[in-house]
Order: sequence, then C-alpha cells, then structure tokens
Amino acid sequence: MSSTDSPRGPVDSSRIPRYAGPATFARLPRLDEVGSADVAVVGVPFDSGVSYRPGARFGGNAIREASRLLRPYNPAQDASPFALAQVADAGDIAANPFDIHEAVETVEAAADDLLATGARLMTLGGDHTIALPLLRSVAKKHGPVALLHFDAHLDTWDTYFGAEYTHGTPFRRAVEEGVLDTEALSHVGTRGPLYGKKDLTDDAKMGFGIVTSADVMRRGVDEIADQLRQRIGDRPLYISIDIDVLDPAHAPGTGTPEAGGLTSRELLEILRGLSSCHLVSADLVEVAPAYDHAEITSVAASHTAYELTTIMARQIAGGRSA
Ligand SMILES: N=C(N)NCCCC(=O)O
Ligand SMILES: [Zn+2]
Ligand SMILES: [Zn+2]
Repeated sequence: MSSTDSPRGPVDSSRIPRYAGPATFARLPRLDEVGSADVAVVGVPFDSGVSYRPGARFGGNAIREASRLLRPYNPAQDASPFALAQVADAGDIAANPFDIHEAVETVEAAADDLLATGARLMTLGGDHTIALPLLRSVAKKHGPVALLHFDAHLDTWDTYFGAEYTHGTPFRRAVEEGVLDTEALSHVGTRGPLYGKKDLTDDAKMGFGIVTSADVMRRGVDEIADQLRQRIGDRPLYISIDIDVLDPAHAPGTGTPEAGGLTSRELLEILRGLSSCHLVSADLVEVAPAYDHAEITSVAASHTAYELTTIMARQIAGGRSA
C-alpha cells in the first residue's frame, strides 16, 4: 500500500452475503489485488510432520471459511484493524508433502520474500513443523526474537523416529540455531502427560518458562498477561499458537488433543492483554478440520488470528516499524 492510499478492506457483508464467493481470510483482498500489504495472511498447507492424526494441511482453508463472519470493528481492542493497515490474503505456500527438508526450505524462502516487502506475517498452518522456518526468517530480519508459544505441548523434543524436523521439535531446533532470544521464551497452556521429567528439565535448560493451563485457571488471564508482558519487554516478539492449547471442548479439530486446556475466551483475553507488545509476526497451527464439529475449532482459530492481526495493525498505525 502506498502511503497515500487508504487500505482496501473486506468485502462489505451488508451488500454481498458473507457466504458468497471464494474465501479469503476475513473476506479481505488477495495480496495480488493490492500489490503489497502491511500484514500478509498466508497459508501453509503442510502436515507431513505430525506424530498422530494428520489433516492440518486443510487448516488454513477451514480458518478462511470460518472467518467469513468476522466484522471490521474489534471492540475488545477498540480498533478497526483492516482500516488501520493493509491486511491481505497472500494465498498458500506450496510446500512439498513428500520431503520435509525441502518443505522447510520452501516455507523459509517464501517467508523471506514476504517479509522483504515490509509485511508482517499471520501464518495459518499446517502443523507445528512450520514454526521453525518462519522463526528463521523472522530472525534474519530482527535478530533473535522473544517467543510466546501457546500449546498443550512443549514442542522442544529432540527427534521422532530419528527425524529432526517434526511438529514436536521446532522450538528445540530454533534454540539450537540461535533464532530465539533465550531471555524471553514462554510456553503457555502446557499440560498433559510427558515422556519423562527430563522433558521439563531439558526445556528449562533451553530457557523456557512455563505457564500451565492450570496456572491460567488459578491466577487468571490479567495476571498471566502482565507476567508475560514483563518477560517480553520491548523485544521483537513472535507468537506461535497451536490450537490444541484450547481444551478439546473448544477445539476438537486438531491432531494431538489433550484434556484440561484453555477456553477460547481465556486465549483471546490473554492475547488482548499483549496488545502493547512489539509483535513482528505470528502463526496459528494444527487446525485439522476433519475432526472438527460445527466449525468450533476453525471459528476459534479465526477469532484468534483476528486478535493477532488487530495487534499488528494497531502497531503499524502507531508507527511501529515492521
Ligand atoms: N501438536 C504438536 N505440535 N505437537 C505434539 C507432539 C506430541 C507427541 O506426539 O508426543
Ligand atoms: Zn500441541
Ligand atoms: Zn505444537
């Protein structure tokens, strides 16, 4: 978007029924219709890194479908994100489903290209493997970034079946590669059985702090958001959200569900509490629509991506650099 143009927003659902036409995120224009964007919503239909149920390759398009009902004004953040910044749907990155190493390279290169245009990324997965190339790309631009990782799982395991790139291992690789600022790493919503206590000690050695889903329930969303904000400070922040951070009642459509998770209300409120953080890009992964019911999961995901997009748009409008 050139500085003189105002952003092109979503299709007006009071004139064209919201269920008409092909789905883009929030009925926004495609990136090729607007030339460039401040926030690029991009899909990565890739799920060859999963350890249990497959199907997250269909997540991005399910979120786009569910996002038809989003409206332009976000009262929770008192902002009209699509008027504050040009947000556009950049389509999908074509990652090779039969070669994980090649797919990881493809995602990194495509993210590099989008970031080089000055856009921030709101990536719709895909499985959690894709966080690694996205973090590599973001770190090339910003240096090591703070990470807020919302997930039932740690995803700092070493390998599965000898494979280093899987959906359970991206954040260990990211720490090893130096793309994360190890002073500001937090998991939020962690719960469920582990392979052993060593999973936790290894994770702590990498620098991660853990806010369990029980912590969120006991201490409440405001206190948790305050604590996270303090840890992040002014650092460039990347937020990675695995939809399985939500309880299976709120997100049945995912590959490795664990009981006892966050409500969608808790997740959305914690994110709103982070609106002053310097959010440089974000991903939302592990939506697997084949296990969903009545779009429960993809509706929650669409609202989650909307809050993240709103945070980025407000900062862009406030003059904060990408
Ligand atoms: N859903 C993600 N990203 N990871 C789960 C890996 C859990 C496991 O297979 O042990
Ligand atoms: Zn997970
Ligand atoms: Zn995960």
